[in-house]
Amino acid sequence: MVNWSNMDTLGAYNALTKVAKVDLTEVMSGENGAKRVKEMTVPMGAGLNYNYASKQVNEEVLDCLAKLAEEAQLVDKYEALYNGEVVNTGEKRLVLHQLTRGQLGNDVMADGVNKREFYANEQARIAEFANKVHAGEITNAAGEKFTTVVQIGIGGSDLGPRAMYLALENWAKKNNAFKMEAKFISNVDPDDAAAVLNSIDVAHSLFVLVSKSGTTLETLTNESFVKDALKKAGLDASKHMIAVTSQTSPLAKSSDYLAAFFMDDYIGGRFSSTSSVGGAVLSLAFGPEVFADFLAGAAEEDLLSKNKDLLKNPAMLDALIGVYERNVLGYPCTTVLPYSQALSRFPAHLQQLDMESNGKSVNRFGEAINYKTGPVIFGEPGTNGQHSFYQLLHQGTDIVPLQFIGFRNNQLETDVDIQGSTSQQKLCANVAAQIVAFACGKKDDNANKNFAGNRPSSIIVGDKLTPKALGALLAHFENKIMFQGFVWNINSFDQEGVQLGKVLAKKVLAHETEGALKVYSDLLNI
Ligand SMILES: O=P(O)(O)OC[C@H]1O[C@H](O)[C@H](O)[C@@H](O)[C@@H]1O
Repeated sequence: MVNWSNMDTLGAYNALTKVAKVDLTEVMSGENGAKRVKEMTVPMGAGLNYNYASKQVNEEVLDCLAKLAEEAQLVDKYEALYNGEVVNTGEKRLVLHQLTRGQLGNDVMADGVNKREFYANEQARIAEFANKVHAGEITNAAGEKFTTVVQIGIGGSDLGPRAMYLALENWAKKNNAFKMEAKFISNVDPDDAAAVLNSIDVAHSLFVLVSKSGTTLETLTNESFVKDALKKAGLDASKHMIAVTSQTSPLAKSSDYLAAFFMDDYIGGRFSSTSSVGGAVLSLAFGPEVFADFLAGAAEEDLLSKNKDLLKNPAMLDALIGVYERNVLGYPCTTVLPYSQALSRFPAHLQQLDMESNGKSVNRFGEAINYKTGPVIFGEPGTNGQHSFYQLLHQGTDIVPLQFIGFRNNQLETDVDIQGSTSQQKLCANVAAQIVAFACGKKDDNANKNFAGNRPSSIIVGDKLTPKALGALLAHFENKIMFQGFVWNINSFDQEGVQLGKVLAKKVLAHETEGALKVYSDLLNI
């Protein structure tokens, strides 16, 4: 049995608050700095590495973090989770997203079925469907092949799958795995759906309606928007649409769809990229084999997360360093900086994954807690971000820990040598330069040009962004966020904080408003 206690009751946490702080300007300079970069690295799944040399940690800090991992029973809690304990206490649900990509522990039986088999079976059904679409066995009414897939969904039913699609689009084109172009409609802003519809050939488009609950206002509105467009084009909407939903949702039994694929309430929206939610669009776009590789990468990372040795468990190490930065060093944010254009929407996905999971003020039993929880997460690909918000990161009054991601090779393998270096080398040179600039700073007599340094970062490095590497990268962050939730003793798997705004929006649309809400409604001409 695991023991769920608040972080501030743990002896190891209190010891951590007393350890002398590490000054990166000292430890990262000279030979010592070189030694740290060589040694402070942990293998992740799919050939990636997590390098934490430029974090404000030393043996003493790491020793305290290892004790904290043990006292907070982080790996035991992970085990309880994948073996089917009701870890989502708020909604009284199991948390099974890791089962969508492997078997980590015991068989989990719920709703009368073996859950691992249920997810695998849905994946197999999707693979069969995608193969038939690609082979021209499932076509439009005129017997012509579908060329485009359009996902309609929002939040977890959009951000992860969209970020993953963009991450692999160029890789697939280079590796003969590009089957269909994918587009995404999420916002209830009518210009979103209209712009996507204007950019495609609807007669050859297959729409994937994704909503776990089947009740999300934006998604159902956009479904109607698309159906209207199909009707206007003289097409039968039910021959152009599939659904991905839970078996208990209102969409599940509808005959409005060519096919329906399922996940369930044990897969949180933001953790659903490896379920049917990501599976349908990614299998249609790149083929089921590519999606299977992506799952294999995630499964490798999930296995590493079982390791009780902190220095062999990259997600747990990353999580605990993050807790140290948030609660002991007092840093309010974390920025994610992929030096890879393919990961342009990855920070947006992590915003939901992290902030919707760990933006909580009560513990898993609903009691107020006295310490900070999830940081604000934001990010942009490098080097673009360097020309945007890095000024504040280098010289602003807040210290923002940085999560770099970099690859030695680009996906398309097209490059050009200009003034003695390729574009890829220039990209990578900038990551290396930024890490050292942030850590070591630079003294200058002109205060305006002085860089204080001591700004922590870590880097995840890989050879190339492949489907497997992407799966490992995604699972790393999912597991990091899970471990942080365990340390903070919060429920990372519900999201009650998004409800109030939805309720008030309904009142506005029903014209049941008063006070400030009424005046704002008038201001916006509703
Ligand atoms: O998949 P759906 O049920 O349509 O939910 C879509 C999204 O909406 C909700 O408001 C939640 O904040 C998200 O966690 C969820 O992913």
